[in-house]
Amino acid sequence: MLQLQQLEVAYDDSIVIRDVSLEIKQGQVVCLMGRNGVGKTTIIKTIMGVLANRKGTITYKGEDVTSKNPTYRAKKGFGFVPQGREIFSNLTVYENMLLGLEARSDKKRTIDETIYQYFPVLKEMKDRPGGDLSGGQQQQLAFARALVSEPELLLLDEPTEGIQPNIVEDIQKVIKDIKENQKETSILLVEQSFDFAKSVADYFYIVDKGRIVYEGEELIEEEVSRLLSV
Ligand SMILES: Nc1ncnc2c1ncn2[C@@H]1O[C@H](COP(=O)(O)OP(=O)(O)OP(=O)(O)O)[C@@H](O)[C@H]1O
Repeated sequence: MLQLQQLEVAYDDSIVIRDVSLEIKQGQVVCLMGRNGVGKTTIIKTIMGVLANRKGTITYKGEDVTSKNPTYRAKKGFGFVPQGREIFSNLTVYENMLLGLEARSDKKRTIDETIYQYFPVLKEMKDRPGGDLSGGQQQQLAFARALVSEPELLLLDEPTEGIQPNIVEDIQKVIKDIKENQKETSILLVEQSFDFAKSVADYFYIVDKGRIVYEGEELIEEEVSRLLSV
């Protein structure tokens, strides 16, 4: 459903992504791994349209979306959970979630109960400012905000980074539930944890210095350590 072909992305004159080709099939959970600073966030932001690529194409369900902006992509079914969460701290938890509805192409303006079943703490803290939430709770809110638009392609940038183990488990359960019960939804996950990646993903890409250096259905720990070691 999503294909990147020979993507090149630069910040001013500095090229950070070179010749990256990648595919995500419908219903697949694809994991993008790599050391800090190798370009994973740049790839995910380019898929979302937040950054523009210099070369290459992005095709979504057969449509060339390379030159389309993030709003267009969101309306087509892209949902993004950015690294650092980007929660509006002065808006309530509920208002933050409502923002996710803006991406819907239909007129639905209510939050499904499923979201609260996934993340009960968001119901308890519905009327509190987003800024009152802990890091882990903000991560759940960012995830919920993306889910309310019922995305068909969910882009998750390090959703487990720096959060406590029980919330990591909750996030793992949600990803597994989506995989089992929403078979039309595909997920691209940027992840550093070998165990987490292996527990949820069907296909793996490892990035190094802006290039794909490994891809496959298997993730072998020794190979990962070799490619990810400094
Ligand atoms: N806004 C920016 N301007 C200039 N260079 C940038 C910018 N953002 C990232 N870079 C550089 O691009 C390269 C890739 O960064 P990117 O954030 O995509 O890596 P990453 O693999 O996601 O790392 P991390 O795991 O630390 O988030 C790095 O060398 C980084 O310093």
